[in-house]
Amino acid sequence: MDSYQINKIQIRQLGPAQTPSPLEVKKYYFVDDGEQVLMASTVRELKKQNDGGPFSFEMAGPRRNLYFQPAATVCGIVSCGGLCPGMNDVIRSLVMTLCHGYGVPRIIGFRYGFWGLSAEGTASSIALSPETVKHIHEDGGTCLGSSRGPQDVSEMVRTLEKSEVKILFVIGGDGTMKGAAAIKQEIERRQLNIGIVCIPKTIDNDLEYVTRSFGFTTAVEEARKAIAAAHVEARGAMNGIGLVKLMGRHSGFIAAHAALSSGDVNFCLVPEKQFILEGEDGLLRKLELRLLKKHHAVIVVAEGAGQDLLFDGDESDKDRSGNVRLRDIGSFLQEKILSSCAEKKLDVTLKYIDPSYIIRSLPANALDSAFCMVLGQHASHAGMAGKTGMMVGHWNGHFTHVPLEMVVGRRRLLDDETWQRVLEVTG
Ligand SMILES: Nc1ncnc2c1ncn2[C@@H]1O[C@H](COP(=O)(O)OP(=O)(O)O)[C@@H](O)[C@H]1O
Ligand SMILES: O=P(O)(O)OC[C@H]1O[C@](O)(COP(=O)(O)O)[C@@H](O)[C@@H]1O
Ligand SMILES: [Mg+2]
Repeated sequence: MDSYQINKIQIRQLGPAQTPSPLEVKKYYFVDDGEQVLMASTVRELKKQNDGGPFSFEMAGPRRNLYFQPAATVCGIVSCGGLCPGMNDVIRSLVMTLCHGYGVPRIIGFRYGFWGLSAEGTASSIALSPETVKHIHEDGGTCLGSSRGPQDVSEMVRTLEKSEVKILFVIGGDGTMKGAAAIKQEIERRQLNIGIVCIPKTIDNDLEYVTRSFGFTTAVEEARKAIAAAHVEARGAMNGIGLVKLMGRHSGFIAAHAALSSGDVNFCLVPEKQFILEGEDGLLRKLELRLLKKHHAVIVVAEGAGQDLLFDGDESDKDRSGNVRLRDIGSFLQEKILSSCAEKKLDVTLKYIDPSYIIRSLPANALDSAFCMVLGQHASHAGMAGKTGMMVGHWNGHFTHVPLEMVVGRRRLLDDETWQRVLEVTG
């Protein structure tokens, strides 16, 4: 393979891995650091990587030799940001793999996101064991709790040091990855031997190098139910309109995939694709034409869509993590549609459904649960091997190790191919 000059994306290692893994060889297949997963999956992508490429990721999996001695390793787990189906599955998988597989004696669960690592929050941390986590995957959310908002990075590292944590597993989205990268930098600055291993959590599916993030299929499944309800309501009235708002701050994956899986959506609005309201090509006119022809319509809107129509340029309204608070596109559309139809003397019935938090707080479905289980296993293997400053990714059908630098500050957006399919299915 080396003759093809594959550029391996390097993952940082705390030190040489010299402790033989206690995992049973019969049960596990071991993966060498040299095993690589290609970044490109098509010839077109391969060609795009011409300058210096092709690139490849380190493949995830149990290593024959470990950096940490399991019996002397304390691990920590923290979950941050918005909730997502499957967080408990990931926590459970980490605990089961670390305890049963490696024999790690102590796992600390830090409560309510990065706050749990602050001087104030650390007192509330809990001990995690197979016994305490065995049923958590039956519930939505995270048994550790989560939070938004900044914490002092050096204080968080001091907590890790004081609690003798050797590997911190961080479950979170784009904001969390920035936080984890900052913690890793501080660890390096202080020349400590603490590993930081992240597991990507995002209901929006907007993290790079994760084909499909956990909880996403659960969210789409539930979103489809909301769309089905909107469709029934729309068909149940003359000129009925079903309007469904779904999560998706910057990326419209949930809206697009829910529309694709439903087949009943006539208008799908996502943050990546600008749309206009007024004029012959505007949404209002297109909706009117649809109602005149079919007498019902279903609209799905991602929360981040059409912000340019609402936004007054004031970016000061932010949540505690610094994410700009979006304006409510659902209510805005409802109002605009009703007033435009009234003006045109078109008698309509509009039902607005916003299932956002219902979708996010569910337990994971079977597919997501299984996915979470593997993410937790691979994160445990990477951590014990001494990998740090990385996230477990999923790319080209394989689980991978991705350096945090490749994820931080980037965002995965809806691809043209998916969008094309949405246009086809919505007509
Ligand atoms: N540059 C950063 N340095 C330190 N912490 C950060 C940074 N960016 C985000 N965080 C923290 O990461 C946590 C999660 O971020 P947030 O944006 O709320 O959720 P998500 O990880 O789901 O995107 C928050 O506590 C936030 O303050
Ligand atoms: O109301 P909250 O909890 O702040 O979260 C709302 C946001 O959280 C999300 O569900 C997920 O965002 P994060 O990945 O940043 O946690 C977004 O879709 C939504 O905009
Ligand atoms: Mg985020």
